[in-house]
Amino acid sequence: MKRTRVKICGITRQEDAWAAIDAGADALGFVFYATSPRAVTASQAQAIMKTLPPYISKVGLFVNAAAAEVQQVVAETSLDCLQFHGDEAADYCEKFNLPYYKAIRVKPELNLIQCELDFASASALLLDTFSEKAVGGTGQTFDWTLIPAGMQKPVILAGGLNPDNVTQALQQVQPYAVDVSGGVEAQKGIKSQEKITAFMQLVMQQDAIRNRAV
Ligand SMILES: O=C(O)c1ccccc1N[C@@H]1O[C@H](COP(=O)(O)O)[C@@H](O)[C@H]1O
Repeated sequence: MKRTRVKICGITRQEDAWAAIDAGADALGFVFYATSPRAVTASQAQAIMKTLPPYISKVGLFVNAAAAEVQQVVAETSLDCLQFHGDEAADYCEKFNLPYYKAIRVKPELNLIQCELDFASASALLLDTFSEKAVGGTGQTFDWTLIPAGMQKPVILAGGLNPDNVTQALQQVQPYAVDVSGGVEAQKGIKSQEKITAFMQLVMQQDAIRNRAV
């Protein structure tokens, strides 16, 4: 029985965290990147994290942060995992004694098999949309045919997912997990309970169809 894991990213409010958990999400993402409209401080994030039940993974998202900043956030929160969304190298990502996902912003000339080798220590590769304008949270999908068959690491599919396209994404890519932020928002930084629920139901529906077929 296969199940697609779901991370709801860009959590800024306790009620949004709980909407995600109640709908069945596996992981919550907290953005520690000051210029993002979803940015939280360590103390804001920890105030939410300490209310969460067990078995929900708390992921901290960083973009080209100083190592000392990451260390401070790790010390002040109960993060389970780190997501590096900038140009970080593997030896930097490995410094923090926590599992990490490396976000790769996909463009045609990129060799994703080489990325797996470059980030051999990563728990997963998170594939997001490349944009000249923003490092993430673009709300735009990328060409999923650029993902090669036979990737060895778990693939977390991100970039512009929403209730209108997640079914097609799952059918086409069959990723280990999906990661969504803007596609389940009512406005930037504020999640929509209805969109989260719709997104989760579609993922579960697709899993049920896939499991019936095998
Ligand atoms: O959400 C942000 O503002 C953000 C800023 C900088 C780097 C990453 C960011 N978000 C992450 O980008 C992907 C895709 O987001 P979306 O679903 O397209 O809105 C996801 O991992 C976000 O958490």
